[in-house]
Amino acid sequence: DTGVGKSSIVCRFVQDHFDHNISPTIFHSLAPMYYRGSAAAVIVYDITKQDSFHTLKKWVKELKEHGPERIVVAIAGNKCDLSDIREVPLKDAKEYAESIGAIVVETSAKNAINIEELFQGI
Ligand SMILES: Nc1nc2c(ncn2[C@@H]2O[C@H](COP(=O)(O)OP(=O)(O)OP(=O)(O)O)[C@@H](O)[C@H]2O)c(=O)[nH]1
Repeated sequence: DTGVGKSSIVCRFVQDHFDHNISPTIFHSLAPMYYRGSAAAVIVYDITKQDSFHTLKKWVKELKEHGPERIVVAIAGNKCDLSDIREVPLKDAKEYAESIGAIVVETSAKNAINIEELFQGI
């Protein structure tokens, strides 16, 4: 979903840096260009937004239908530094991930939590 922290996770992983005012990326229509031929996909939701977890499930469906066969899927529940305003229980994410054979981890691009583990997991 928009604003869940995709760019921030990449920025944290590649540059070990966090930007509070990062600009939005226009993305959905270009997604097939990125996942075609990919060995792995990281799908990100925001643990403080139930809607973003719902959107994540749509992305998984799209990947299963149109993505490469046997693509490795990793689910990142980002913004875990905001767990006091959490809307998505980790248990829900774990159950869903298990049902689709995906890796799941809660991350914080802001506080550099589990970013390394996310990519190592893949
Ligand atoms: N508290 C907190 N804020 C975060 C975290 N990651 C990203 N943000 C903030 O969330 C907002 C959106 O981050 P982006 O990295 O642009 O999210 P995106 O998913 O790439 O967004 P789009 O490009 O719009 O799809 C920014 O204000 C970030 O600073 C995090 O781990 N914790």
